[in-house]
Amino acid sequence: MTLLNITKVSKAFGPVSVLHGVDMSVDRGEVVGLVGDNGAGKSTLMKIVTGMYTADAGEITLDGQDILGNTPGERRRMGIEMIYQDLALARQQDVSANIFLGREPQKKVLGMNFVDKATMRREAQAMIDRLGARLPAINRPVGSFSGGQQQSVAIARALTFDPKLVIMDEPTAALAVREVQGVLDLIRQLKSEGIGVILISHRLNDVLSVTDRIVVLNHGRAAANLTTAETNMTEVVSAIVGGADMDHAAAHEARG
Ligand SMILES: Nc1ncnc2c1ncn2[C@@H]1O[C@H](COP(=O)(O)OP(=O)(O)OP(=O)(O)O)[C@@H](O)[C@H]1O
Repeated sequence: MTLLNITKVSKAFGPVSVLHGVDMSVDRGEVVGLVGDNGAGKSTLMKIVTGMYTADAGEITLDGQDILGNTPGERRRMGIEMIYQDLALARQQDVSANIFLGREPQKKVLGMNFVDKATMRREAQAMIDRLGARLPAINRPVGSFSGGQQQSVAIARALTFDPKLVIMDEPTAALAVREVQGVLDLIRQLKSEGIGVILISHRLNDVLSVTDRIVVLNHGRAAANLTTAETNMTEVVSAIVGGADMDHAAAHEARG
């Protein structure tokens, strides 16, 4: 069942046209890779989905409902979560503080409101367990965690908003090799819960291993929409570079 449907979305920044009538869809429980060269328009398209940017033309629906008139806050409440590459974590704070940042559960003691730390810790732990994420300690500052562990905290935080769609921007780019599999497993966990995932990534091996489908943007156009089980690295790379420049393709393959 279609969760997100993007139809003919266009966007220009002043005289610079960045997206030209892009179509893309995501089903419930589907992981879709969004790939393309630097400047192809991936982030811009996703920022239009979250409401950070306004589309010049086109339509976007979530569960069949038009969302282009909704604010970023409303879209978040409707179930769209984006995890940015910088993760936006408070490095000095522990796991539960990060998971509940800005919306800490309260309790009343002698008529006064206090942050309910016990509830925060319990619910944070439950979210980590639900994901199957491995963290050294829930009460340590997340700045002391590895990149993969920090990514787990950001995903756990997104889950507490009960998302229908999670958009992840380069979640594995900064990770040590042995940590990448852990993050890909978290993506599989989101999928198994019926959550739709859009994975923006330059790491094509990761994209090929975890997605169901791959949408390739090339100079602001959806150049390919590939079923992952039926494609391969060469086909994806050739769609990214437009099928012509195979030296460029080889360089990509080496990076992937
Ligand atoms: N706020 C903005 N104002 C003007 N131009 C912008 C703005 N945001 C993006 N662009 C331009 O739009 C084009 C697409 O950028 P975008 O960041 O969407 O590409 P991308 O595919 O996400 O690239 P990358 O892989 O490098 O992150 C680029 O030419 C970029 O310079």
